[in-house]
Amino acid sequence: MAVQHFDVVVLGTGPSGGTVAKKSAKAGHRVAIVEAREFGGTCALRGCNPKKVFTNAGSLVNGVRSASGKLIAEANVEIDWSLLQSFKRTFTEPVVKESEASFREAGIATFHGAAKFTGSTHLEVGQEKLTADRILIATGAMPAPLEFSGSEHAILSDEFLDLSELPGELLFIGGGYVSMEFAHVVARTGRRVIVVERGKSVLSGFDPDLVAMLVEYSKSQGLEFHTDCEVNQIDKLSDGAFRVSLDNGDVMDVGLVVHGAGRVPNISSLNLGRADIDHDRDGIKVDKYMRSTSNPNVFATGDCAASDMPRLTPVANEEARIVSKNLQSGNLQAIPDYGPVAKVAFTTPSIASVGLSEEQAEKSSADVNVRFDDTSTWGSVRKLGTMVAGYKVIIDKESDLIVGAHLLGPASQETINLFALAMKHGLTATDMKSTLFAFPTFASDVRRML
Ligand SMILES: Cc1cc2nc3c(=O)[nH]c(=O)nc-3n(C[C@H](O)[C@H](O)[C@H](O)COP(=O)(O)OP(=O)(O)OC[C@H]3O[C@@H](n4cnc5c(N)ncnc54)[C@H](O)[C@@H]3O)c2cc1C
Ligand SMILES: NC(=O)c1ccc[n+]([C@@H]2O[C@H](COP(=O)([O-])OP(=O)(O)OC[C@H]3O[C@@H](n4cnc5c(N)ncnc54)[C@H](O)[C@@H]3O)[C@@H](O)[C@H]2O)c1
Repeated sequence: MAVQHFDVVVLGTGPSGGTVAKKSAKAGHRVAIVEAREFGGTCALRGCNPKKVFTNAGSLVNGVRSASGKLIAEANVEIDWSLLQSFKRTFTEPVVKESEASFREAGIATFHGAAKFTGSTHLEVGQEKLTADRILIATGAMPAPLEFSGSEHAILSDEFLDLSELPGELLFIGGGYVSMEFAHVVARTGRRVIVVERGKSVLSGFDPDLVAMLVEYSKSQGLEFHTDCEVNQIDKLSDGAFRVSLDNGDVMDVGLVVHGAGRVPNISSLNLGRADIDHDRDGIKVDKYMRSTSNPNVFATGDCAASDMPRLTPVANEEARIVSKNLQSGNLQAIPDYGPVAKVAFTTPSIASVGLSEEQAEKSSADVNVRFDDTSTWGSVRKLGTMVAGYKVIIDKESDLIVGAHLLGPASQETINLFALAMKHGLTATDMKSTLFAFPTFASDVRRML
């Protein structure tokens, strides 16, 4: 088959690959995009968006239960899992149908299959052979391989999001974002939910004091935690259930085991050695322009790039914006302007964070003021019924700048963005405190936190 040449070939149709392909085509480049699975990427099809439909259901049910007998008459609401699945598909199915068509309409050639390098600017996709002046690797991340016996019995987050029904007991391996978000929804269906985390606590990227409050609340909602231990074996039983053995000797029989033990860059099958592309376990090594440190014709963005940033959609978007600029201008000028990246785990309620942790702030030379409180008795929270809530804000005493903000509770997934805005643009704590936020809102609570 003849070799097809392009100005730019993009591997992966997630938030970063899709953006670069479309911006490059708009700039007049001859572009191809390759996708190993359905067109659309992780965030839209198997991540953020479908996940949020599920966590919204958990949050709604929890809201009604918390308000029952206070704001509304005693109410009995429940999650209908198959209804939820159907509703979720109204978000994912149009993406599968429309994504490839939108690339073609933009004049982009589309290829199906897992791309592999055969030379520094040469690729193979099945039987097709492609070459390009520039190649963007935007192949995302995949669940980290699990090394213990029977690990193949654990389902992945993709499969969890497609389950048509739930068994009576579920065990999640790992206590990070994936497990905690899913576990919180499942707990609101009344199932037994077990989280096994090898670290001292779950959600290690968030403030430990707020995590401790969330864990206590989670227990009251039916979650069971086993920390400081790992799963070391899964056996399938004759009745279809799974026997899970932990390294501390505990054994549990459950209907389903879910892998939430981390994700790694999805680069192992790209044949990177053939193209002299340096990489390690953190991903493809890139310089500040998001270009490979060893192959000047190759760029990488998003979850597969070793940019030392959290693997989140806004980060992938920012890196795509930069690579698009660098490809269009023909010389390398643009570098990412990440600013403080806000992170949210969509548990119920959510927990959020931006900037330095208390530990990082204390290790830095700055003299800081740490303000921490339980806000479950504040009017905004109490007006919802009952809910766990709290905050920790870290302020540099000399400059009055906010260097870290950590929130737990209703609307924390929204309120954290006010802190991200203030921190990125150098607003001081006094600036924020003097802003007349509408009342009564969760944003107006920020003034009391400072
Ligand atoms: C369950 C879950 C929930 C998440 N929730 C959130 C959230 O709430 N907020 C948030 O910010 N982030 C969230 N994330 C993370 C977010 O989805 C990623 O950070 C984001 O999708 C990364 O974008 P990307 O462009 O780097 O890659 P991806 O979106 O992963 O896209 C990469 C694409 O490349 C394709 N591909 C892989 N190998 C090849 C190959 N060899 N050839 C061709 N194509 C290939 C893949 O099939 C995939 O479609 C979540 C992730 C998961 C798994
Ligand atoms: N709301 C969001 O923004 C969101 C949601 C889901 C996923 N994500 C992205 O996807 C990535 C992957 O999510 P994740 O939850 O799989 O990973 P994670 O890195 O957030 O958490 C994995 C957890 O599993 C634990 N672990 C690892 N191996 C273990 C083992 N063998 N036994 C017990 N515990 C083990 C780790 O200590 C860690 O706490 C996230 O880091 C994030 O980038 C983001």
